[in-house]
Amino acid sequence: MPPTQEDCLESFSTALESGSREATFTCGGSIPIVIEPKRTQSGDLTPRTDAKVHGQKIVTKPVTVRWGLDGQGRVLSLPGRSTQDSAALQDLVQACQPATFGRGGENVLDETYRRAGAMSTDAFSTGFCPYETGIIDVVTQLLLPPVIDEAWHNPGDGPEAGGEVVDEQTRRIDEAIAMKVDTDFVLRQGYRAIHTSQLPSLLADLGISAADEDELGDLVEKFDPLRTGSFASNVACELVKERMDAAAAEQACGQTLQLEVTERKRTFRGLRAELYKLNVYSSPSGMFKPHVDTPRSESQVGSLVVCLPAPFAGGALAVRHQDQEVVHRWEADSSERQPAIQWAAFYSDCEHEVLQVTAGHRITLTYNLFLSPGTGLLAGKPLNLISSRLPLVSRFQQALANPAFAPQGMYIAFALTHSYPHAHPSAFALMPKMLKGVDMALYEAVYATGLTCSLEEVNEMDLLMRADVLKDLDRSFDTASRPQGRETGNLDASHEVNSSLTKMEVLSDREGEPDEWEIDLGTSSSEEEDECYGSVRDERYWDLKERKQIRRRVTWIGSGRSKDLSSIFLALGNEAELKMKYSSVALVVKIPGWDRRCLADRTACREATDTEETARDDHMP
Ligand SMILES: O=C(O)CCC(=O)C(=O)O
Ligand SMILES: [Fe+2]
Repeated sequence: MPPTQEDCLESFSTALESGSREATFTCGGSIPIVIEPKRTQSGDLTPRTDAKVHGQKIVTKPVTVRWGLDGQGRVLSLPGRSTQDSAALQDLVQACQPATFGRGGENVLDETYRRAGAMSTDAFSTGFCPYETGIIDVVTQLLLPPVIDEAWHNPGDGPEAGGEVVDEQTRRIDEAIAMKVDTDFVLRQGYRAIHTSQLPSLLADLGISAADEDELGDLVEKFDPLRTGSFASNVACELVKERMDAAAAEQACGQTLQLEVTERKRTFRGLRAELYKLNVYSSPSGMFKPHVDTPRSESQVGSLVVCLPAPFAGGALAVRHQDQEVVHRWEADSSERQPAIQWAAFYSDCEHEVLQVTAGHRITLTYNLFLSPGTGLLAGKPLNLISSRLPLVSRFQQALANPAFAPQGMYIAFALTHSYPHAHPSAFALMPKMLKGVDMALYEAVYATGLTCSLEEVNEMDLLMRADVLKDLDRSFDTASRPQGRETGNLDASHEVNSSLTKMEVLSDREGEPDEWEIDLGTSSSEEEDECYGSVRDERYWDLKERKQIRRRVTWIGSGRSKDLSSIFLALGNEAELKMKYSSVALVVKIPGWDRRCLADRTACREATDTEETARDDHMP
């Protein structure tokens, strides 16, 4: 029996939940400090960061912070090595102002919520640079991976396509890898891996034509982004498969590298880091209770915190998204042999908290991270996303080919898991480029399936959205005569996705509204309405009525997932900012009726009807 409509919807929801668990919402790292960096004869530091670019083993020099008025300039070098350094650190702490935060649209000082010192960028400068140390490259790749668009119905993709052949292939590759695995390495590292130098002979063992040097270099870079020189066996297997595909393509058309084709379809997104504050959280009570960072502009994606090498204890940074938590622990004492700069980045709509500092001073630089046009130079190969391989795409395709799924058509609203900054009064111009983590994966899947969709601001409390959303979706569906595959695509905001976030409603939406907000307009008869409203039945009334009707016509998936955070969004930020707010957003998708789907894809229709016939035959007595 083909799956029912409920089964299909359930499968979308399951795929999203697991995608959400896997999606990165925070990342972090550590950069060792070389206390005595190399100098030229004239005394300059060179190379400044001693970056071994190919090994990606970036180390850095001690960090300087300069502050003070004209004629009273001070400088602190960290890690501190002398009593003067300790005195300078105390002076820096003294020079900070008590840190405020945003509550209900105002900057407040409340040391029961945030106890820290702060210094603004106009009062200090630092020799630390997150670009120089490679942090921005890593954060970009992890939080804004490049995205690839591929044609719809890519043969060979999806669970149905040659599943057994693929499994057999994987088994064969795994066996060949197992023969190469170095047992000593397994014992040391605790997982099976092979070394880069073994790749050519591994390919030869499998009878796959050798890659030329450039291609092999590309593959190594793509599958070993941190240039560790070794590949866990599952990663090696993916690498081999990629070369296998390229070899097959070369053979089929007598041309070179399929990789080059893929290269052209990759869409890069970039990040720009803007230094925001220097903060000091000091023992015994420095802390910052749970909050989300106030978006500074529509293009703010995340926040970066860099922890300078001063000794302290406690002060872990806990970052949360939905029901997951990652804790960045940076406590360090001055006796550590290799001091380091530790850092963490996270999407700024994720709730986070600085736990109590129990000893010393925790000194941090905070940066706001904004979306910027990608350069294409950040090789960007490790985490690229091939839309047609997203689990959701095959679920959508299966559902669309199933006559029992939405026979008359339907609208599905997926509640996005992240929130997005949104300025009044401009539209949400940066959608869909701003989408984060699993939300981007969902959007990509809808896009790759060729469905018409719209990104809409929704009121999380009552799931109301713009009154014209369905009309607009129908209109763009008709003009685009979809669903159909698309040969190429990019994430340009100008493509068919509507993004209609226009009006800002920051206040809890019902405050001060007339009574009709409370009445379920959908159940009242028109006489009752006349009686109740008479002359107050104005434009707003009709708009509300329409919005409620739309709510009933849309099937929700995943609504309320971030509800627990909404109070924090409205109440607490790291700064009051009246022009910006986070919005809850839904991706509303139009599922065309079965007839339209048949028109768009006769083959799928025929196949599915055949299956249905067979199923019916099976049930005949
Ligand atoms: O210092 C940290 O780890 C985070 C600080 C923070 O959340 C903020 O300044 O908004
Ligand atoms: Fe924060």
